[in-house]
Amino acid sequence: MKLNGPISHSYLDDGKEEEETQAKEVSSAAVRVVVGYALTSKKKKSFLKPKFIRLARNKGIEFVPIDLKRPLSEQGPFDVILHKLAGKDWSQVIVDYKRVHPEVIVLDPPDAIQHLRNRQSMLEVVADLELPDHYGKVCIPRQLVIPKDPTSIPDEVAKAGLRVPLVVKPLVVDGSAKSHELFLAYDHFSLSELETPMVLQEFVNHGGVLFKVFIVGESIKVVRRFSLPDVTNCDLTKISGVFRFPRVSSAAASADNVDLDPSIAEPPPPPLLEVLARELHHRLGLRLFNIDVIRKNGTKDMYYVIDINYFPGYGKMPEYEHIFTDFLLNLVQSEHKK
Ligand SMILES: Nc1ncnc2c1ncn2[C@@H]1O[C@H](COP(=O)(O)OP(=O)(O)OP(=O)(O)O)[C@@H](O)[C@H]1O
Ligand SMILES: O=P(O)(O)O[C@H]1[C@H](O)[C@@H](O)[C@H](OP(=O)(O)O)[C@@H](OP(=O)(O)O)[C@H]1O
Ligand SMILES: [Mg+2]
Ligand SMILES: [Mg+2]
Repeated sequence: MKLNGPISHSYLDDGKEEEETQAKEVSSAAVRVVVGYALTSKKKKSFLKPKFIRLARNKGIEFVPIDLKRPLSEQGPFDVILHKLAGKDWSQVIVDYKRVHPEVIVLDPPDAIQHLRNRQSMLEVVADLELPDHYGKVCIPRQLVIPKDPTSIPDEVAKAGLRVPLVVKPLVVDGSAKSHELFLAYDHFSLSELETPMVLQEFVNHGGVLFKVFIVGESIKVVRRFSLPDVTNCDLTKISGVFRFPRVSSAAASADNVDLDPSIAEPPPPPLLEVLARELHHRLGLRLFNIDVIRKNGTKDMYYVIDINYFPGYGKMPEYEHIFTDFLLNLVQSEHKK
């Protein structure tokens, strides 16, 4: 796996690349790859942008919506099925289709995606990795799952020795807005008001900057985003309670072109990201995901993985149009060779 260029400069479309894409357009190539997709309307809007569709068509890739009201067996044939829908029924539809059409490439297998639907199991995979530490150490924040009874939280937190502040995250990630409703807790006591099942995760100071590492098959791209600011000891003496916080790192503002302290802004070394991405790709059996990585403030090379997302917001990844279309072409070509 290879990191695709240095940290990206900006994912904000300045229109220049659009002109280039149009200038290169000669005529649509014959369709070589049919991609059937099952995506939420939000995902469709953010990912299947007109510029992307146009470039894909020029390369011989056609995107066809899957009609969820009709049997999948009556649709297609598809070379690739691209999907991000939750639910057992949908997973079964894919499994059944794959049984009849073993040649279809499913991005990605429902069983593999399942791992990322639970914030505990998603990070356990990282904790189990035994990566060489020449380029830095990769760990996960200490965390505790509260499956049901929130009244037991103060005791359990004390028993587990977790230190405040704590990030409170819903255990299950199902694509709903609710599963991204996060809180920062400055003490244990108000936690009992929150909804279970939840994960309590130690907050790691990281200078307010996060690295989003996007994986598309063999390609890796890293972007810098703003994150939550550090919490000082002084804050801890003054503040108490639980506060909901917005989706800071998925906001539109990129931290790529901003002047920041280099010890905070410097992305993790490419070899570290390459080995991390490769290992997670193998262990998870996924080709489309991203990894949220932070560097513990005050250290040179202590990295924490705090989140992994299936089929993330590629629409915000620079050059995703080219990277994704090349990925699809290579994928189908290597499948044909097999
Ligand atoms: N343990 C942690 N230490 C420090 N900051 C954290 C931690 N966990 C989460 N954060 C901050 O909260 C943000 C949201 O957390 P997380 O990425 O787990 O949520 P999410 O809802 O899954 O987000 P995404 O939109 O990336 O799927 C992170 O991007 C980061 O800014
Ligand atoms: O681009 P990052 O910062 O990784 O955040 C993504 C989330 O991780 C994904 O869960 C979102 O996709 P879904 O709304 O399909 O779950 C995804 O939504 P999008 O594809 O509509 O942008 C993003 O919000
Ligand atoms: Mg995240
Ligand atoms: Mg996430």
